Amino acid sequence: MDIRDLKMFLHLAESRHFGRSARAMHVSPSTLSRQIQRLEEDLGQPLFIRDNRTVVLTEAGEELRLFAQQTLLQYQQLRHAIDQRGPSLSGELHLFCSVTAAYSHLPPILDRFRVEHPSVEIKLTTGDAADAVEKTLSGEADIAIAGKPETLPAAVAFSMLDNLSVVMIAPALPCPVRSQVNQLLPDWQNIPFILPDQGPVRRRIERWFRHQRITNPFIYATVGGHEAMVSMVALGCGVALIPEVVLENSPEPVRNRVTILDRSDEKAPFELGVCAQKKRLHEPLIEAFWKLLPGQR
Ligand SMILES: CC(=O)[C@](C)(O)C(=O)O
Repeated sequence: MDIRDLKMFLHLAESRHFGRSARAMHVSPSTLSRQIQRLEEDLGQPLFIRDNRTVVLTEAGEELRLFAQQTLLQYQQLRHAIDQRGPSLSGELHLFCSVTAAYSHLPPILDRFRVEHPSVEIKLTTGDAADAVEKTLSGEADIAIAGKPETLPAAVAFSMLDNLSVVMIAPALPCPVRSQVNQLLPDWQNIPFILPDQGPVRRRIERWFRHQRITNPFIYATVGGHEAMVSMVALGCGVALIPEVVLENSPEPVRNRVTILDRSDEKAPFELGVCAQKKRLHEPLIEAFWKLLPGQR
């Protein structure tokens, strides 16, 4: 049984006249009659009592009439709702985020987007989280996941996803750095630090140095990407300030070699969010993505 069968049946149930309904539905009376017979076979009950002049609905016929009315109405409503949504979106959407964010925050957003816009091709690039805002400004990415910089460029829109805690990590296994930080009053001036080469976490560790009056920190290395900082701490190279989510999503063998020193101080949480150029927010693909963000619904 299909929608057209139901329409024919309903017309006949209302007109009670094979010839008239056949004409209205643009079929021959014999085709209409055959379709009705098929419905009757499907249901195992006669739907109409026919005599030469009149067509009368049976009880089963009355029930099918109600069903047909409701079903056709629902179908019309569905078509209307789909029409309202307009033509489906297609094309490419370029996303940028860190490996960590691709594990921790991107999946639920992307799942939602894919359900609503299955024809859009997602082009994902991963890299240093600190590059995220710049990637949207340069147009290399349409959308990026970023830690909110202290001053957000005026051209960038930012939709908050999460408040991340930032933690100081040190090697967990016995090593010189471990012994240094284990002292009652660690000599921070001489403990090697691994720093992000740029970005909001870099700003935070610099602020922490100032508060601790560490004027000339011992910088072991500056690296791009918070994930690489965790690996270096795990190898005993030094200590580092990182978003805790990066540690949580590091491979277990790495995580086991790292310990969190403390969570206090001015290592205030920082905001993780999605950014895009403000002037591009009305572009169909970007707008569709933006609308699905937790902060926008
Ligand atoms: C800023 C960001 O994307 C993360 C998840 O915090 C990170 O990778 O550091």
